[in-house]
Amino acid sequence: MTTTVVRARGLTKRYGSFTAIDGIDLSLEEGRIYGLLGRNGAGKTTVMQLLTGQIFANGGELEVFGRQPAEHADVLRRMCFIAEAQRYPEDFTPAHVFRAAPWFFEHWDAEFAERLIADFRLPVKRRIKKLSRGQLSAVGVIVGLASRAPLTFFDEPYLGLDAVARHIFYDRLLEDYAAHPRTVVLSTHLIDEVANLLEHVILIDQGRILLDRDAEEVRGSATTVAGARAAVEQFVAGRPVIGREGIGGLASVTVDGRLDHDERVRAAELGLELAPVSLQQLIVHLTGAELAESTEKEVAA
Ligand SMILES: Nc1ncnc2c1ncn2[C@@H]1O[C@H](COP(=O)(O)OP(=O)(O)OP(=O)(O)O)[C@@H](O)[C@H]1O
Repeated sequence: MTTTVVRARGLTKRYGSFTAIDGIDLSLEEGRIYGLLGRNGAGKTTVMQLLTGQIFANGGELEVFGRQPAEHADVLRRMCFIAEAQRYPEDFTPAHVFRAAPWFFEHWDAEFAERLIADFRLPVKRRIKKLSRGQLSAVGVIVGLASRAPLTFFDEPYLGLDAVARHIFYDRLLEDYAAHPRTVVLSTHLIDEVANLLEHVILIDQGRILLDRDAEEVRGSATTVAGARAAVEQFVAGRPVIGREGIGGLASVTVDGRLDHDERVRAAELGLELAPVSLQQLIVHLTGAELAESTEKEVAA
């Protein structure tokens, strides 16, 4: 049986007359990795700030581990929030941060932190204000991973991290999550990079939830058909198209909905390749219809 860690009903956050979060319902289960996705200004950070008790809602109900987060220290202790631009006390070094971490996180694993420090090649004795942008992000990522908090939020944690470091983060997260299951919420714009990590996708747009679904279901919800342009066009004719790409005589078109056995056989006969939709493509389609259409027109032109 799954345990619900976060339960929000009609959660609303307003800034003056602007509604940043517009009455959302949300449930997060124990032991899952969630992707919190959406365009700039969609409301991802605001949702995480609400769930971690950093800001107060104007309306709705919220329970985290069965209680209101802001009023219960024991609930706050079970959460870790790594912000995009995490701030640390002036003159702190990473070594100070890691030494202080066990005070805040009861499951802190110092050995794991040491391994991560080596993986990220982090100079732990250098003052934080002297660290490069990527090294600063590494400090947050290490805290987020080694905290082993039952509910961990990573809000765009990797500004400045290079591709190698980002893949170290994904690898270590998956490895450690398998050994120590917990609930992880990851907000990112690098959707294709994290797509295989996510078990559940929550897509937010203009303060509302557009999609809240198991990642496997999302992947199966649309298909990309690739091959010779004429054959692709023949195959997709009359189907709802989500996105188009292509160059010269080759085309790759994503169609909504599942293909049945006969349709798959027909695609094979036409020499076409079928692949599950990329999460990024689906999200661009759901949150940027105008962009998708203009891309479609450009490609078609
Ligand atoms: N303190 C504030 N006062 C006024 N408006 C705010 C405040 N904080 C956030 N907002 C607005 O609320 C909306 C949601 O912001 P939020 O930071 O949650 O977006 P986001 O999805 O995290 O975006 P990004 O991907 O760009 O980080 C934005 O339009 C933002 O301008």
